[in-house]
Amino acid sequence: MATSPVLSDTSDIWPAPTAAAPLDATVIVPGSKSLTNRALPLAAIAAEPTTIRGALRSRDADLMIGALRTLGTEISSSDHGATLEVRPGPLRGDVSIDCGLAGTVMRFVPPIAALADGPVHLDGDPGARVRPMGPVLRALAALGVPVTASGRAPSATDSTGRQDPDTVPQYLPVAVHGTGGIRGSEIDVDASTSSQFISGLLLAAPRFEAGLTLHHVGEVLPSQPHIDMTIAVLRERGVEVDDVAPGKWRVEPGEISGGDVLIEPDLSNAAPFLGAALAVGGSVSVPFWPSTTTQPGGLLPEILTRLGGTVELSDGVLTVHGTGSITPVDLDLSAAGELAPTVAALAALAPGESRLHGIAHLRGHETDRLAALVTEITRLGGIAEELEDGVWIRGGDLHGADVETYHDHRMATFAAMIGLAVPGVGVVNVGTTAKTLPDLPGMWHSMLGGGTH
Ligand SMILES: O=C(O)C1=C[C@@H](OP(=O)(O)O)[C@@H](O)[C@H](O)C1
Ligand SMILES: C=C(OP(=O)(O)O)C(=O)O
Repeated sequence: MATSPVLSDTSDIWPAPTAAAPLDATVIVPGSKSLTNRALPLAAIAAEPTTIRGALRSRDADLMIGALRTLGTEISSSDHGATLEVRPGPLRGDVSIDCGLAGTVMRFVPPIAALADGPVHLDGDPGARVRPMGPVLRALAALGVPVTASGRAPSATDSTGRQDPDTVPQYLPVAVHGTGGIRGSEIDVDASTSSQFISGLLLAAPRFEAGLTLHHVGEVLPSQPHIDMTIAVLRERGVEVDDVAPGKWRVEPGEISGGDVLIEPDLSNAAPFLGAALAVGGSVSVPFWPSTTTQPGGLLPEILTRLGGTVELSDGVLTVHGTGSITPVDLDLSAAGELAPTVAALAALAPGESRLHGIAHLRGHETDRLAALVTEITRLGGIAEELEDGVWIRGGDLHGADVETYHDHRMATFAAMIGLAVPGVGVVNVGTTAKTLPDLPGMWHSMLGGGTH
């Protein structure tokens, strides 16, 4: 859906600090959004209580907690919010859920809500109302759970009792009309615009009476690591998942176990800090780096090396060294679209041409990120063009400007990174970073002051 971007209040500008010297910092990064927002819904439909440690507490995580509480899950927190005790309860309908701008809430909660007895209304920020939802909603309708535009009652069904797919809404706000259970079956889903459609359905599938067989039918499938993450967390909770055939998954019905879950640090949120070492030189370290991970940030050592950094992992601490000189890149980021704004900031600072591709689906992120990157790089004095599936950037020679962030946390960190090397960069609505990081400005200043935040 081509729409105008949702703009911010331009009177709210954070002057991005410029680095006066090479960096020498250690940054402790809060828990992973993607792992926290998978652990929570799985715990809500588990057979027993779960304790989640190291959880992220940010807007997206709090929206997930709010959604699950509304559906009847008891969630208490301690340790400044980082430890969550989740007690599953019967899923109740006749409720309304705020998804904010969180893709994980918009796409993971409807399949859980479909297990409730009664309609669940879902809506979100203005920017959420243009993010693609059709594939996951059509899948629910095909599974026998009608989905309507909010405020409408379910109507015509076909001879099999299923809703006509053409009547299923494509965007929020919607109502999911569960009747207390799903039989489950075999369905096709086009996940070319977001892997989250697959993840959301797989997460709820152990609770479908017959489980679920899912085929991806689109031409491209972005964010494979996030699908692998979904399979990994399901298996960790005792669910049987078959992912042997590419683009096809089978989840067996069964109980989801509870117990203890430890969340890894958010490696995508580590990216702007690690990238800062390349932007201005020096070193940045992130402790508690997992030795193996399904997070797309696991690709950062390779990506930052391609961009001219030196990366070492020692005793669980990842350190990136930079010289302040960045190498332009040609990168397929289809597996790690989340990292694209960080890589684009470095490409905009690199003298020469870079091409980031495999990321057409970024048009459906918090904002149309391809358009946003081109507009903001141009505003900063660089040259950028939108490609069919990415962006082309000729970097170097930027000047200061107030950067619009379109309610997109990663556009805000993109601007902050440029500001490290280019004086006079203002970040409009830096508060939008609270989507996944509670205190980006504090962490950023602390990185520049050296030491540990
Ligand atoms: O499953 C997840 O936790 C995510 C999947 C990806 O979505 P897309 O496949 O829509 O890019 C990623 O960009 C998003 O930030 C988080
Ligand atoms: C695309 C992102 O988020 P969401 O989970 O809202 O899709 C992101 O964090 O880069």
